[in-house]
Amino acid sequence: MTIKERYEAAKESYKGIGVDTDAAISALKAIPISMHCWQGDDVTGFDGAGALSGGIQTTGNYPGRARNPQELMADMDQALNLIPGKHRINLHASYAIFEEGEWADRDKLEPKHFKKWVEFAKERGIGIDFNPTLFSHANAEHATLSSEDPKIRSFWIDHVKACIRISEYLATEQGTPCTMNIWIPDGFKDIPADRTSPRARLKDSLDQILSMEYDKTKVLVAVESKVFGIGMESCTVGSHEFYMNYASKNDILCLLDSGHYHPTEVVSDKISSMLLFFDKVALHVTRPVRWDSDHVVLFDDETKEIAKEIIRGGSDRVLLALDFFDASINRISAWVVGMRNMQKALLNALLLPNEKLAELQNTRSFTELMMLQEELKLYPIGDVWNYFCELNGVPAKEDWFKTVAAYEKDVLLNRK
Ligand SMILES: C[C@H](O)[C@H](O)[C@@H](O)C(=O)CO
Ligand SMILES: [Mn+2]
Repeated sequence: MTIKERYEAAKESYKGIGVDTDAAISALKAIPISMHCWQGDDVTGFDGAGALSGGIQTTGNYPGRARNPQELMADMDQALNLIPGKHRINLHASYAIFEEGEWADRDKLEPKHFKKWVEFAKERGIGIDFNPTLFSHANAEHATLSSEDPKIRSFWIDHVKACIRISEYLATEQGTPCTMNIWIPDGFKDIPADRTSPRARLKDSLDQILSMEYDKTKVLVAVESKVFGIGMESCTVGSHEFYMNYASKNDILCLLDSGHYHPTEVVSDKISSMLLFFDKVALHVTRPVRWDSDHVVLFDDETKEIAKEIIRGGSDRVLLALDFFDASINRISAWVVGMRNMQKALLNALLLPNEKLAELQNTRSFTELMMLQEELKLYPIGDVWNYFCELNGVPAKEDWFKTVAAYEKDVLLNRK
C-alpha cells in the first residue's frame, strides 16, 4: 500500500471516533516551532566572549560541530529541509555576525550584527526569535542582573536593552513578533544567607530594562525560570515563583522549560493554569534525564502530554520552542528527531477526540475514559504522520536519515 492509501484507511478509522484527519494535518502545518541554533555548535556562539558557562553543559564530542556562521546556517538548512512545515529559528545574542575586523561586546550589540541572520531567514520564509546571552562572558562569572556589583548589573541591563532593540528589528524585518526570552544563570552553590537581596536586585534590573520604549506588539519579552544549575545547586535567583509573579505584574511572558523543575514536577500540568491567567505562555520543550540535561526531545509521554495541553489550550496562545544540546550524536539528526517528535506529539493531540474525552471526565465516567485513552494509543497515527511528511515534501518514516548520513560523510567529517 502507498502512503496515501494507508492514510485513507487511517482516515476512516479516525472518522469512526469523530476525528477529521485532514483538519488535523492542516492544523499541524500551521504550528511553527522555534528551532534553537545552539544545538548546532554546542552553545558556543560566534562572539568568542567566553567558554560555555552558567551552569549548563553539553556532553559528548561528536565530530562535525559547526564552527562559524556559514557552517551553522548550512547545518540548520539540512535539518529544516527534513522537517515538515515552516518553522522559526531561535538565536542567542552570542551568535552575532560581525564584519571583518569588527567586534562589539554584549552591551554594545546592534541590529546590524544580525543582518545576515535576517537575510538567511527571509530567503527561507521563516521567523526569528531571540535570547540575550547572559552567560559565557567574563562579566557573568558570578552574577548578572542580580549582581551586587553595580557595574556588572549595568553592563547586563544594557545588554538586554540592546537585545530588545535587536528583537524589534527582527520583528520589523520578518513581519511577525519576536519572542525575546531572558534566562540568567544567577544562583548559589550552597545555602545562601540572603535570598531576598539578589531577587530584589533582579527585580530592579528588569524594571529598568522594561522601562525603555519598545513596541510590545513586536517584542514579546519572556522570562525563563530554573530550579538549579551546575554550581548553583542550592538556589537560583530567577525561580519560578519570582518570574511567574514578575511576569504577571509586568505584562510579559513566563517561559516554562520542561527541564527546569523538580524531577517529579511536569510542565504539562502547568500550562492550563498559566493560560487561565496569561494571554500566552512560552515553552522550552526539552527532556531532562536525572537533571536539566537537555536531552533530545523524544516522542515520550510527557512530550505528548505537553502537546495535548498546547492543543487543548489553543496552540495560538503557546510560543513553542525547543531547547536541547546533545553533543554525543550527529547534531543535525538531533534537530530533526527533536523537531519531528514535537510535531508527532502535536499530531497525536490533534487526532484525539478531545471533546469526547473531556465529556467522559466531566460525567465522571473514568472507567470508559481510561479504556478509551488506552485504546487510542494504538490508532494509526503513523500513517497520518507519513502522509503529512509526504504532503510537505519531506521524507516519511526513517527515510530522511540517509540524507543526514551522507551529509555527515561528505561534510561534517571533513571539519577537522
Ligand atoms: C541556551 C539557552 O538559553 C538555555 O538552554 C536556557 O534556555 C536554559 O534552559 C538553561 O538551562
Ligand atoms: Mn531553556
